[in-house]
Amino acid sequence: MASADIGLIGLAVMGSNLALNIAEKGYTIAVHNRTAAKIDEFVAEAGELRPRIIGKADLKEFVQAIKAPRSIIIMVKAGKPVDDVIEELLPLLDKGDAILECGNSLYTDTQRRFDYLKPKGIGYLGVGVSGGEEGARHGPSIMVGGSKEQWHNAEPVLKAIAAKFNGEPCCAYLGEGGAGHFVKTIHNGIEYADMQMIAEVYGVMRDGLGMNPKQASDVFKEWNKGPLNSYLIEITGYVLEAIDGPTGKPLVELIVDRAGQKGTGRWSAIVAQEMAVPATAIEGAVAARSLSAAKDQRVAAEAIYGKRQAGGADVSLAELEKALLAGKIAAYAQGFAVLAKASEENGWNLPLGTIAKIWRAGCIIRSRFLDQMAATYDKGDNVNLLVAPDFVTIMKDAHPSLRKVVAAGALGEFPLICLSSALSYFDSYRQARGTANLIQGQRDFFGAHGFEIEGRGPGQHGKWPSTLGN
Ligand SMILES: NC(=O)C1=CN([C@@H]2O[C@H](COP(=O)(O)OP(=O)(O)OC[C@H]3O[C@@H](n4cnc5c(N)ncnc54)[C@H](OP(=O)(O)O)[C@@H]3O)[C@@H](O)[C@H]2O)C=CC1
Ligand SMILES: O=C(CO)[C@H](O)[C@H](O)COP(=O)(O)O
Repeated sequence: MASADIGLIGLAVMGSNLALNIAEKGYTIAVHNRTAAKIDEFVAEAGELRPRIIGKADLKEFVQAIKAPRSIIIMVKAGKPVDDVIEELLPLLDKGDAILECGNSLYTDTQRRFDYLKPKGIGYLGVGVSGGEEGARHGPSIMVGGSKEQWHNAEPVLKAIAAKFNGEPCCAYLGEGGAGHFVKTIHNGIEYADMQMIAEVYGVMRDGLGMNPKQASDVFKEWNKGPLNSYLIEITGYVLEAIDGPTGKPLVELIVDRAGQKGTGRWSAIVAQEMAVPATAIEGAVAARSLSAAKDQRVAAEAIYGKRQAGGADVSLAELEKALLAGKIAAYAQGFAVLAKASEENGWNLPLGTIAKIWRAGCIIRSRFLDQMAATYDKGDNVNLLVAPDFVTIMKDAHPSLRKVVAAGALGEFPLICLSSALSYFDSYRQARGTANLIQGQRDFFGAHGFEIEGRGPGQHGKWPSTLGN
């Protein structure tokens, strides 16, 4: 007898918390996991939500427990496991049922799965979920793409479990096929840039201003009351003040400086490059994580070039705050520019204002200025944020500080890969006449690629010397 409103496969961190969130909102949910022992454990620990959770170790019984047309969430490791689960489910589903794949999948995989299932009459929704464990349990940001018809079946549940901003659910249908997972990928690309810039500012505090973690924590906590107010600034304050139990030392000083990465940041940088959209802050953040992982090489190189002297950064905390604000705005501008271009190329018609709105709560990049970004796009200003009036005002005030911090980094030997690339992006973007005229001359010299001259049009060539002096 089918009694569950929805099903969920994959009871790891995200799946188990989403299942509890769904049950808490009054829906009955059937759950399944490859390793069956986890199902019993999960149901046993569900407390008062237990009556609304149906654990099924047998996949056929799991499917039969869900009311038709079925909505089944898959929350397993991204990649092949998703394809494996789809293949196992397929013979058990009926036309009109829908799979909601909620992991961090590559959007082209989502598109491929959507195209594969459509002729079989099975709906496929690629759903980006952000907010980590806490978000999944109490309200994530939910970015939906794929089969519109089946979205309407799942909409009440997804909107019920999503985070709310001023009462509005942070959940929206964004477009066909892989649109939802694409938006989640770019969300993560922005997340990488945001985190890297915060880490760079922490580096200036630690190595250039001689601040200890507690002092840095106090500054981030203070900044969280102003224009930088955001989840990432808030958690940075907590991470910096944490103390390691066994040693009594600041935990952050004991954590090895190698950052992990699971792929979404890299995918953002790759797709930006593929579409010829400059996303230097995101690219810089990915490169910084890769450099962080090359610990042995860094140790060897420091032995060759010498350790930089501590202190000596000629910047104030107020300048650091503004520099971070300017850098972040440039990074978000890049992320939204990638979304705008992808929307055009894939015919998704991505609603940028709605995307900014559903990122205002629940997700990792939630921040005060996303509300302003939402208002900008809602006005129909589909422009680069750097030229949107609200952000012009902020950038005019903040870019001199970014400049000063980047200069201090260059002179003081603090690596600011992300902040400096954000500044160069800003400077390149606002420069009416750049230097690519020389590149065009060089290209024509060695490859007869031609160049354009105002008033004479494209296809011009220079009379270059045929032999060189050396
Ligand atoms: N952790 C986070 O903060 C966030 C994660 N995500 C994404 O959500 C998804 C789930 O993440 P998370 O909860 O961390 O779990 P993991 O990515 O660690 O995946 C573990 C789950 O996948 C299942 N699984 C792995 N391989 C297979 C397979 N071949 N067939 C069936 N099931 C399989 C595991 O089953 P078993 O128990 O049998 O091993 C387990 O339920 C991922 O795509 C992740 O990138 C998204 C946002 C935030
Ligand atoms: O999607 C997420 C947050 O939004 C996940 O936490 C993801 O794992 C973050 O990426 P990475 O592990 O590469 O830092």
